[in-house]
Amino acid sequence: AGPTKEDLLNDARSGGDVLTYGMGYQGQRFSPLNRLNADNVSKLVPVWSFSFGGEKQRGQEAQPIVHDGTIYVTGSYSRLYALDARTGDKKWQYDHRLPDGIMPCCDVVNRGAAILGDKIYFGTLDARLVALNKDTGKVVWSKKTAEYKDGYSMTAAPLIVDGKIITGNSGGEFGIIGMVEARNAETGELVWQRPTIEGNMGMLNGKESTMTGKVNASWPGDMYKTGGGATWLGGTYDPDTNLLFFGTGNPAPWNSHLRPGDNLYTSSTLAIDPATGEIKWHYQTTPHDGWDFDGVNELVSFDLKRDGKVIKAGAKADRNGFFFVLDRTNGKLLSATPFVNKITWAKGFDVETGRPVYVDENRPGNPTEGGGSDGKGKPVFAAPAFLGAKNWMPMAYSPDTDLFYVPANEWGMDIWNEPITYKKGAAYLGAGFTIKPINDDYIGALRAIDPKTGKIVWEYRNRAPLWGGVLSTAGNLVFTGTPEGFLKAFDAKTGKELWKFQTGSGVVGSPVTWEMDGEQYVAVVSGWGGAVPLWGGDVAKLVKDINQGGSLWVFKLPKA
Ligand SMILES: O=C(O)c1cc(C(=O)O)c2c(n1)C(=O)C(=O)c1cc(C(=O)O)[nH]c1-2
Ligand SMILES: [Ca+2]
Repeated sequence: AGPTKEDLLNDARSGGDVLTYGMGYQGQRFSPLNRLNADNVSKLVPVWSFSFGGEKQRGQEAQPIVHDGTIYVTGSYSRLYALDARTGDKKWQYDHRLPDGIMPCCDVVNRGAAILGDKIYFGTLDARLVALNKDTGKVVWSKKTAEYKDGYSMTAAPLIVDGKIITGNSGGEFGIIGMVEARNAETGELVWQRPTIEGNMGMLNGKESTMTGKVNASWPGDMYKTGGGATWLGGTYDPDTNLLFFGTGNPAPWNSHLRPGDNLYTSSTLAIDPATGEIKWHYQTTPHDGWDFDGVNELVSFDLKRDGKVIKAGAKADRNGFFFVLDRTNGKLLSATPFVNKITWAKGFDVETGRPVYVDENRPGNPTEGGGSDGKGKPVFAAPAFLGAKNWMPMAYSPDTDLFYVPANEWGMDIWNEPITYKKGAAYLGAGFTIKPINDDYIGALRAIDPKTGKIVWEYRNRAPLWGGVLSTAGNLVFTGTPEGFLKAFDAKTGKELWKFQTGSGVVGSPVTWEMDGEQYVAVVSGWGGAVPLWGGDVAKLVKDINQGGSLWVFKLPKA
């Protein structure tokens, strides 16, 4: 027997396993364990390491799942490994057979698996959702969720709530339609579909969707038919409000002059009823996005203690450079504060209306008005860069320190618009860009943010951009990885670096911790890749010498 629905609900509090992406439904990535702590972490040593093998291994963004002495971890190229957590011995390996024409925009990546009962699940780069028997690795069911030839893929870890497996999709750079889907976890049968683009609420890809909804009030003409808004990072769940929170990606194409309007529900957070797929509220972080600021970043539920009250809040460190705190019962904006030093596109947010105060002249120009070379629009320097003040890599929250730990990057870009028309299965951007560092000495910055004030309490600066997830623990520790190859531990209160270990390739995975046989373990995947080496412009040159690959590292304290 495997984990039950109740075990999943209890994941944030149970130290003996890691059953959900986010180390708990709310996505806090906080472990209650403190056997390993700020006083003894300097003695942490590796126990074993496991190679993912294969020539296509790179971009290891997975978070491991740990259950009953077994680690389930996904490899970038749609693979899933089951390993003995004590020894590293391989129990089984599933290699999904991928067709030649897969179309991930930003490297071959996979962020992790989901578990319930006797099955382990993951999404694949050809947009399938696969359920395997957790003990044998044999396929129980495998469902096509969308047509990979049209630009659809799947990179996020699935979320399982009340027996339904809930997934997002990828493909915003190819003019797909963003979607959240719920399936019966036992059989794989579709329960509901929630398109994210107004105008598609009744139909999807020519077929009747199970949803009805608004017409396209916020899109011109039929631009909504190829509007993007991919839910490519998956979602979190808050049992207190019984809401799913899914971020939605950039509108397609990037050239915003082709689609006047707010372009709902792109670059937003959606609160969704897990039973029906109904949107309960939405909050758009970048209305009429013209920079690929996307909006998929995770909403992490937490108790905001302010003015003697406890508010059911949610926080989102958005790619657009602002740290948002929302009332998670209704989506109302409580605060939006910058968490990077340079933001050019908006002066700030109006807390009453919830809308940004744009700096109009910093939006890249309309090609029909000229200003650039060869029919291009006027170029601008914009910050953050499109790879974001924070990209996919998840932050952590500690209820002990009441701080968020945000992996941020300081960079900008030259960006200009170009004419574009939609072609099925082709890139649909209508923009060109070059990313540039802003500072000479660092791009990455792990920042501890006080959600009451938005103030940065401490920061750790890193030469290369940070691209890995964060873990916080009751041992007053914060862990994250670096492209330079290190897994590092910091004092959660002060930011003092307490420990590091060189893993042999860049760390862009999300660390986890659990207890087994009375000892506390830490695990992280290593294997450089993701969007930075592909799209990083001048920054990609800085990191071009890092070797790729894929391996899982497991650590613990030596026996006393
Ligand atoms: O709009 C989309 O569908 C989509 C998907 C993905 C993805 O699935 O990895 C990324 C992005 N956009 C994106 O804009 C981006 O910067 C990005 C970085 C990464 C990565 O794994 O390093 N994926 C993605
Ligand atoms: Ca995107």
